[in-house]
Amino acid sequence: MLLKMNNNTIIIATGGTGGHIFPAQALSDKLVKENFNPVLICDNRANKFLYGSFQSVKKFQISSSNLSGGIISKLQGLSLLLINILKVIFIYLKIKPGCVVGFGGYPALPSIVAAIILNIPIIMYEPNAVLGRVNKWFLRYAKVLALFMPNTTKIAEKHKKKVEVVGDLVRDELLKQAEQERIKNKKFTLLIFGGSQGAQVFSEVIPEAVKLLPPLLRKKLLIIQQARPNLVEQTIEAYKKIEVEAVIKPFFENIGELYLKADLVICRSGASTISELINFKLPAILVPFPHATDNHQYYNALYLVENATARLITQDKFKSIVLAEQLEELIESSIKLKKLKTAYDKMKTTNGTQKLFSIVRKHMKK
Ligand SMILES: CC(=O)N[C@H]1[C@@H](OP(=O)(O)OP(=O)(O)OC[C@H]2O[C@@H](n3ccc(=O)[nH]c3=O)[C@H](O)[C@@H]2O)O[C@H](CO)[C@@H](O)[C@@H]1O
Repeated sequence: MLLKMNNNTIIIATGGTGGHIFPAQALSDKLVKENFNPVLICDNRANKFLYGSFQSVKKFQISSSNLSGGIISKLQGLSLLLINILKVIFIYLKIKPGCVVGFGGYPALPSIVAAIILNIPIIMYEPNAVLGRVNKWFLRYAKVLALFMPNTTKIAEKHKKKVEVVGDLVRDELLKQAEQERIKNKKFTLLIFGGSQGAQVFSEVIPEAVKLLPPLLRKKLLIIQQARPNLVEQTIEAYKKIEVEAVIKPFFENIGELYLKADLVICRSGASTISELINFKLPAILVPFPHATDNHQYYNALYLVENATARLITQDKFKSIVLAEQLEELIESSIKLKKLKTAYDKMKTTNGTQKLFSIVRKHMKK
């Protein structure tokens, strides 16, 4: 079917975690600056992560359909998917977008299928080191597959000509903060977070590891830690008991400022986290989320580990005694810490947002 397009309107279709929303926001902010009209299609989990232009652009929220589980749940997922595709077709017929940019995740699926049906150009962005399922299934219909990491796997040979490595998509406000002077602190600042959703294992293991450090070292520490909402009180108590200064919250809205304060980060290895560590040149201990699809967080982590800017502890080995050893070594040896930091100098940061914007402009329906 051929629609007369409104070439200023660009659909941004994405999943609902911070890791999906934040790179999409980077593109949306750029589109607004360039007088384009981004329209967001996501699910309602995204509400917690809507900043910058996403607070004001037009949004359509669809309930996420999951095709996993038993036969009944698959059938329910499939009917919801069909309803969502029809909803999105209706939206496209109304607003006539010039292009659809998919950032992966199941909530992006109806937007991609509707674009195929209405013959609207599709651009895909893949932030992870392993191509995500939705991007993989529909890659044949995309004009371009834009990548963060150059060695992303699971891309079929026949589609490799569609690949353009654009690099990381980091929100503008964070990029500006990354240029600023570090915020000096007398204490060694350990920033801990587990992606946009938090990580239970961090509340279980890290206070125990800090307890194993020599008392003099513990006194030198300031911990800034994200904890799952149900674990905030317990985590505060755990640090109180060992008299370590700690700030614990379920989510930090000022992550850029915290990056400027941090000497060392302990975190998961979601794609946005990786891209931000590169821009802030922050030494890190990475603990990949072991249940991420195709273990992509492990491969994301390797991107830094192979560049010697971070250390990796897989979750099965993430025990207090192992972590305590690593912490003691990195806190006491400023040389080892500095080595991790300076290794970032070899890693190029790219203006991925500008590059993706140029791709969108080139391929949208005129
Ligand atoms: C569990 C899971 O499957 N997570 C996936 C999810 O990302 P998920 O949202 O878990 O993780 P990411 O690391 O990509 O993004 C986290 C974002 O949240 C921000 N932040 C975090 C904590 C906080 O207190 N404040 C704050 O602002 C970080 O700065 C970062 O921008 O999508 C990513 C992109 O496809 C994937 O790489 C991840 O594997």
